Amino acid sequence: MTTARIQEQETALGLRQVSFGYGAHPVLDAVSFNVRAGELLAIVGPNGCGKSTILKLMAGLIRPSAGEVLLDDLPVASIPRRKLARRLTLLAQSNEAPEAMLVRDLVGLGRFSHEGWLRRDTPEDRRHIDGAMRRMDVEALADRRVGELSGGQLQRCRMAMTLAQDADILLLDEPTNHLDLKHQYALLEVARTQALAGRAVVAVLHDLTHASLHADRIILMSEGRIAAEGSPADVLTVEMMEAVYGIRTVAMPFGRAIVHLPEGALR
Ligand SMILES: Nc1ncnc2c1ncn2[C@@H]1O[C@H](COP(=O)(O)OP(=O)(O)OP(=O)(O)O)[C@@H](O)[C@H]1O
Repeated sequence: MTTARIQEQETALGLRQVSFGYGAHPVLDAVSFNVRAGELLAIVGPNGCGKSTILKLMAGLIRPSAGEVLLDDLPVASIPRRKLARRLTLLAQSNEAPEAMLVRDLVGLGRFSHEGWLRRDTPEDRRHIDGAMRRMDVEALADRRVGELSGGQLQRCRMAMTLAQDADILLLDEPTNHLDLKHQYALLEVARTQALAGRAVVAVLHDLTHASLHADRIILMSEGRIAAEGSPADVLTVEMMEAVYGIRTVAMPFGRAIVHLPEGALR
């Protein structure tokens, strides 16, 4: 995939008035937004406000009970899985990889949508797999088994699998989970680079400092609705922290970063 190709397509994945509930339990209420090629959009908000549910809807894994999730004007859930996998990839929170699988094979799963039934590992596949492993610093783990990895090592391998897919749109659910400081920033830099290369990146993040540093735009969710949307400076205000998280904070800007500390933490 080239940047030119993405920009020509002006990738647009969007929710239009989407509502969703698990059984009788309503989770999302008339949520609308778009993500565009070339931007990193962060979705933040308290536990249980519906962030992961939004990513599952965007990935076509679940269908809205009202409204539509559209990829280039088509309902995403109606697009055949293999075709959809060339357009978007989801790094989910949970890991379903078999414990006995080798890391290299796990990363290679990202190439599934590009393979015909009767071929494996073309030079193009190998280029993407090797590049993804290099970017996530997991080359040395290639021959280890999934079940032998630490939480952070596994998360980096799963992100490598996501990158190997070479999709236009990356949906990342708490991608920095389990990662140490160095690898948190390295992963977010990779996500940023993906956006700069013309991909659309949506990341659910809990760390608001990360969101302020890396996101072009932030959606702040509260109880299944969008409470605020805009630039980090517009969204991550003291007033919003109190209204949405129920915590009074002091905000400290450091360059692009906005750090919120609980009021009283500096006493
Ligand atoms: N499979 C499911 N069946 C029933 N309820 C679910 C299911 N998955 C999530 N929920 C509920 O839907 C709501 C939203 O969940 P979701 O995982 O989208 O929240 P979230 O904002 O990603 O939370 P967190 O920050 O804790 O990861 C929660 O109340 C949760 O308990």
